[in-house]
Amino acid sequence: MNIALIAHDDKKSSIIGFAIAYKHILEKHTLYATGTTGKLISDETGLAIHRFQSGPIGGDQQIGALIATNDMDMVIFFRDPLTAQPHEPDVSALMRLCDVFQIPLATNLASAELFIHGLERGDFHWRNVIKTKKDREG
Ligand SMILES: O=C(CO)COP(=O)(O)O
Repeated sequence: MNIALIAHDDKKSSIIGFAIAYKHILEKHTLYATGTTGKLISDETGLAIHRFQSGPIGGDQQIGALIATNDMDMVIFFRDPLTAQPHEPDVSALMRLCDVFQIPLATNLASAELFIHGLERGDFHWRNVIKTKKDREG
């Protein structure tokens, strides 16, 4: 599965803790992240992560582009609901695309915990079915 990890600044320590706790699950998947989140997680965990630009300069949009081609299977985005973001339109666009393409989106630790356990259990296998169908139909 292709999984995007993103966190606003106030949530970075939280996503690092999440990645440390679930490294044994995350390492079985292909990980993507916005620039700073990806650097911090890979520094702390050693996980291999494809890093895009930092969020405020286009990283959210780069991840959105993968969602738009149905190539992203899950987005874990620890948002900071209490701080205004200069790139709020990009954040909204990313979440909107998740809804357009039915991509599982967890926006906080509590839902991310459910996602990661579901991932381990195989609850997201339907994504492989959809992608296989897309590959067949071109
Ligand atoms: O701003 C972000 C998401 O909107 C996250 O970007 P960074 O991971 O580069 O801090």
